[in-house]
Amino acid sequence: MSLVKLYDTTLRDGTQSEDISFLMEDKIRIALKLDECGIHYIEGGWPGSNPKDVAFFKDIKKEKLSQAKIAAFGSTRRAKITPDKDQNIKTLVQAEPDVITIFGKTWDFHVREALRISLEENLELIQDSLEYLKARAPEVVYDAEHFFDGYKANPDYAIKTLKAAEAANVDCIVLCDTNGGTMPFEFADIINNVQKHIKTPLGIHTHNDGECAVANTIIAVSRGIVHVQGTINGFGERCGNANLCSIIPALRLKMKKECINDEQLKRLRELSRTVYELANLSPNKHQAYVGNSAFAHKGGVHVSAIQRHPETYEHIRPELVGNSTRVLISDLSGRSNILAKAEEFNINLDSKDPVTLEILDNIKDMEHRGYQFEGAEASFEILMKRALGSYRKFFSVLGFRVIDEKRHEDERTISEATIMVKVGGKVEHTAAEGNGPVNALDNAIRKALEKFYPKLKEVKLLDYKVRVLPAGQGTASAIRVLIESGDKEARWGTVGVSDNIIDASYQALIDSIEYKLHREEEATRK
Ligand SMILES: CC(=O)SCCNC(=O)CCNC(=O)[C@H](O)C(C)(C)COP(=O)(O)OP(=O)(O)OC[C@H]1O[C@@H](n2cnc3c(N)ncnc32)[C@H](O)[C@@H]1OP(=O)(O)O
Ligand SMILES: CC(=O)C(=O)O
Repeated sequence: MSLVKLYDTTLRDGTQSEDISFLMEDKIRIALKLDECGIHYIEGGWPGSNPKDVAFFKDIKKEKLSQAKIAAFGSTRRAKITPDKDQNIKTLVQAEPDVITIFGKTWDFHVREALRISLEENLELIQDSLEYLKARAPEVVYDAEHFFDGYKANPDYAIKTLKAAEAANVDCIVLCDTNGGTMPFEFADIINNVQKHIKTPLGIHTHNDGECAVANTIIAVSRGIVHVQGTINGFGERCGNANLCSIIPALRLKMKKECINDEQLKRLRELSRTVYELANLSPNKHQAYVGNSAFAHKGGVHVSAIQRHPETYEHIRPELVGNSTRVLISDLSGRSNILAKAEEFNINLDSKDPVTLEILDNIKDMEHRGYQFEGAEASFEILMKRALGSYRKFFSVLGFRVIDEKRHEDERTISEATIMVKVGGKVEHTAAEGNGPVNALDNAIRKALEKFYPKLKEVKLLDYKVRVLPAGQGTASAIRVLIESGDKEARWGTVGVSDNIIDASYQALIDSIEYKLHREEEATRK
């Protein structure tokens, strides 16, 4: 197996993405996680840019990394000065990283328009900046910015810029598709031509503006590139960088390249989610390999086949990247989906049992009326238990009332709910206020039931989504409410549908409470 070195730039190019900014502490946590996962190089930032990045290079030295090298990023020197007088270059050296990476201009158009210097002067500043750094840093990487666009516009000049870097004896020359518009069919020929002129190890850095960053990186590796730059979850300037969460499994599992080991690969999903969490972003469900939906099967035909052999609809075993197979319930389900879910919920159900078809028909009918069980598996489990007669009724709601009152135009609206529940032979009548009618109802239900079932105190309402469904023929619009609840151990989703938002919310709230009580009862039985 030949080795491909992974160079992560989440902490530098990743932070050039709109909406992403990490605290210094987050940057350290991400660096440690990348190191644990076997990433060879971690580009921590641009010390010449801001004090946070200067602090990162200071603080990361206090941490014990198992194997990763820390790289600091910057640019070639400014025109008309020598490297020792260039502030950016000086801060790079002062940061004392394991590796210094600088970018320089390859595209004649950029040299003329962005730097506004002569083509010859650009070659000088590439070479003398790199020579200066090479004498002062253990390892130096050169990022040839806009290499592919530059090569297409003026191949001779583009190669001359690489030769200037090679003359400085750099450790790696990275071909960058900075504007992210190069197509996969252009990649192989360009790389083959570069290899005729350049003997220094080559790397690749691609952007995703044409949605081809991962594909282009894979092609580059197939042409012999040995250093791959990218970011976790593809974060990066504009449409992002090449996504290491897709590239790494492709290198390991499909191209049989050495990069990270099997145990580290199993932590890829965890790495992806940690980075989302610290970026304060919701994970992309549909992300290849590591997303929640990456191995989620919805169509009945698919579920039937994966139960016979997972490879029928899965391109890799999800466990290899720390993910898992999921089966979804919807109106596209067949009996196989119902049976798979029954197994997941530890419910005995036979495919020949008429109740299986009954549940399936019920689901299809309810989805037609606006229910959605994909995000409401707890409601589905309750529905299944009801159909099988294993459902225990812990309480009955004898009635409730919700009042919204505004006593004065300058005062906020007050919401109050009263509820009457019956548990065993006892009737409880309770009132509660809330931020709005649904919250008041939720508070009143729990207040009434917590006396009988103290464990309900653990339940928190985590998410509440309302969707207005289009009106049917001659009917008012229906409202679908999806609720996500959770306790210390789990999160679960429930659904309610009605033409009345309070009633739809009530159904979802009751399912959530019943689900918790069933779970607690099962836990005590074990
Ligand atoms: C392809 C990439 O992703 S490269 C990385 C891009 N990332 C960033 O820009 C984030 C960090 N950047 C910063 O904090 C700031 O831009 C700084 C500190 C680097 C520079 O700030 P300023 O000195 O105020 O310059 P400003 O950002 O307005 O313009 C960029 C300057 O860099 C120069 N420059 C751009 N590329 C290079 C290069 N390869 N070599 C030398 N100088 C360069 C530009 O000519 C311009 O200088 P000028 O205004 O003197 O002509
Ligand atoms: C160096 C870099 O980030 C780029 O060319 O996109």
